[in-house]
Amino acid sequence: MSFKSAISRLEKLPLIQKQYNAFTHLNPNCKELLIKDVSSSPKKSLTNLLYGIKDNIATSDMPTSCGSKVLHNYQSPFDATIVELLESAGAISVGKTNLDEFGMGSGGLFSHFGPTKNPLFPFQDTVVGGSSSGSAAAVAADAVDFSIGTDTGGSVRLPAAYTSLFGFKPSYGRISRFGVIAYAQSMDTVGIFSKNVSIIKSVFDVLDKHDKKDPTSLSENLRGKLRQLSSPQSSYKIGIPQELLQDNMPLELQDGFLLALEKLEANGHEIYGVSIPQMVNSLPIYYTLAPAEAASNLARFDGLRYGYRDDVADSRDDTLFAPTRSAFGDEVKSRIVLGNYNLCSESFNNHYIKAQRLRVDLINEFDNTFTHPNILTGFPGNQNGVDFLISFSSINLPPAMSDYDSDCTSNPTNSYVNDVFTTPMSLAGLPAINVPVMASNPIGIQLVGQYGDDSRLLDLAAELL
Ligand SMILES: NC(=O)C[C@H](N)C(=O)O
Repeated sequence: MSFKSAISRLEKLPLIQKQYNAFTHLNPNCKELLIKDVSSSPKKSLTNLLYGIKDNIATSDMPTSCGSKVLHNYQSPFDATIVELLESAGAISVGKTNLDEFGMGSGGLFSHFGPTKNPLFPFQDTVVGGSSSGSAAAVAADAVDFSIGTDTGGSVRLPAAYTSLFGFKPSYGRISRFGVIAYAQSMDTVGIFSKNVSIIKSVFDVLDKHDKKDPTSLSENLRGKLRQLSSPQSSYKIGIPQELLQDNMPLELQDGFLLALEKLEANGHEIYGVSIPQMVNSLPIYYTLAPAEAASNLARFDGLRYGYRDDVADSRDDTLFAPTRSAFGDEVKSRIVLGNYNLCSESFNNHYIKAQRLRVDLINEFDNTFTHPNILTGFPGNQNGVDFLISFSSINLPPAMSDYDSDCTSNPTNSYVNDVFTTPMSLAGLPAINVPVMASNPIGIQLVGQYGDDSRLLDLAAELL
């Protein structure tokens, strides 16, 4: 990307914002920053690259709202570690990207700043996918070269599938989350969107660092062990989990899946059927654990230290939420109620503990499916296993906003079903990427790597272009 085209893109930003509502805040200083950066020497690895960053990541130069009325004017006093890393590599942030409130949603419709629209369908109001809705839209509309999102249960991969982008969720622990506002921190992962997988690789190179400010960041020692495991090969064994093969998939998605398999075989890889039985329970496990973690995390937005403060006397009749907390949107409120229910003593064993046990079973089954040892669980690896997995990324093509809206209003859990292909990898902390297999058509295929095998996963994804 040249300096000149970066400048001309900046000029188009207000129009793009008006069309798609991809941003919650635009950076008023990005032109000056670009000029300053281009004149600095030596050139840095991300010089001239423009990016957007999801508005649940702390920035000291712009507000951090989490797409919520509760934090709509919150100004962080510090930058997230990843913001510092991107800045020191020369990338220029054009703004904070829109999202489903606190990352809760799959459509990009649940934001205090209004819904984000899908740039692939400029003349119809079409769902862009969530929760990193604005991050996907900003790249799809060519406003930026890459964007940063977060993926807890599919929030990078699903919007990437709906907008025909690469959307990469690295292994849990590789990218620092210091300054990322927690939703469900046993799964929250920073992810990267781009049209170009080599840009994702360069950005990942910059962000893939140990951070002593994040207790879940992988140590240098473990990173070293991972490097030893991941030597590139010309031929891989790739498994199709039978539990993720669904009947009645749209024909376009079936065609895309077959095309991906053909390309992989033509490149010398071998395709196998595999079985990971606990995958069928991933959605209920995820939607038991994620709300429970969210209910604890969101307790801090009490209007005292953080959060919206309603100084008007309590005139509302809201028996579940105090005035300050009634500013949360409906989806967030329902997850807080659900999460607290799962954590209360009467249901703790039946729900929360049971889901944790099933999660361990799922991780063990993944371990047993893969060839590599898992440095986190200590599993030695299975010689007869596979190196990667492949599945669909989404159950459908991006729906019209009106259909999605009425579907979710009639039954809010309908939107949860959209995460059926993405939550298993989130529960196991595995690296996964949406690959757009048909240029400019929203047909996405998910490739999944073994724990820590991020670099080889990105190389394999590049083969599917
Ligand atoms: N945050 C995510 O990864 C999205 C997921 N649909 C959720 O609402 O939890």
